[in-house]
Amino acid sequence: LSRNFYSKSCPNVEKIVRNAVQKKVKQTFVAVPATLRLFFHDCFVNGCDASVMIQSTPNNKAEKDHPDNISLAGDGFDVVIQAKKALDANPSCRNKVSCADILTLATRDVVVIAGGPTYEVELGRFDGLVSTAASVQGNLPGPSDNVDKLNALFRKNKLTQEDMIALSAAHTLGFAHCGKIFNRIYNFNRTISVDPTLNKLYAKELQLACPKNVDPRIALNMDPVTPKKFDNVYFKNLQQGKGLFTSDQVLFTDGRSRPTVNAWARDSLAFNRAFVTAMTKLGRVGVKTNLNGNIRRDCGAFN
Ligand code: HEM
Ligand SMILES: [Ca+2]
Ligand SMILES: [Ca+2]
Repeated sequence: LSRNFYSKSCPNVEKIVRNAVQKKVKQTFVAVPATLRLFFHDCFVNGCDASVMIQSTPNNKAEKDHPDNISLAGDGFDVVIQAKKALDANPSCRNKVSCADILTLATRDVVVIAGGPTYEVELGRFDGLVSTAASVQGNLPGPSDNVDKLNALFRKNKLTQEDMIALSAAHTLGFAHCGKIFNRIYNFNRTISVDPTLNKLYAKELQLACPKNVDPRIALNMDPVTPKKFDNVYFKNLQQGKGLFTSDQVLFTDGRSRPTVNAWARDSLAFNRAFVTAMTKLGRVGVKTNLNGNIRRDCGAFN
């Protein structure tokens, strides 16, 4: 990977992608969290190779149709499709930039649009040649995971506990569905109904927003305070028992990760630095070359 991978073939790649991303976000802010999550789900399954973008065919059930990916919002995919379209309109860039790199650039751009830190993006990923729903199983974290489980999954991708905590702060933006938290607010275990690590008032608000028989597809802000701003309020929320998922709240409950949560709740610059480091490392996971990848003409289908 290098920062100037396309300096000869498509020197304006960064500007073209950024313009397309800005245009899409103006139409719908949902594109911001959707793109960020799409990048994570891509990198953790078969590396950052746009395997998550492949559409299923009659012969192949692709990654995006695994249950863990079903809730990926369409606007994230559309960000990449629109940026690719803009690149293809430029004769020198046409079919030169990988979908994996477009997604990586677009992710940086949406973080910046939401008020997060900017950073240089390494480029030169090739697009993967395989995408199966089966390969998703067990590779993405679940909302009920504890710190041991989260650390194990991130370690598999050469990411540290600090990286895991910094990346979890992506939940400073975006939505989740009521179905994902019913257990925390109604049937925590045999003897108590509400997760005791949940802030009492926040638990009440969640019960109001997600009544028992509500459609599990109803959406909630993951950061109840600044849902549209990329900031360290995520960590301040955890200190107050306002982490939406168990996997968020355990970062404060568990003594191994709590010092980091407290440090980043206090110091947003330190958090921003850690986030940039972690995103850069995430972008290096399982990168393909011209030997095991190619440049897709259509991000949703193999050439
Ligand atoms: C640490 C373990 C993680 C777990 C257990 C987890 C789980 C989830 C779940 C269950 C949702 C809600 C899905 C829904 O109900 O529709 C969600 C949303 C989201 N996740 Fe994560 N996630 C994790 C880490 C990450 C990371 C590392 C990133 C990105 C760097 C990320 C970015 C997002 C974003 C932005 C959303 C909101 C999506 C939207 O509004 O469309 N998550 N996550
Ligand atoms: Ca992938
Ligand atoms: Ca926020």
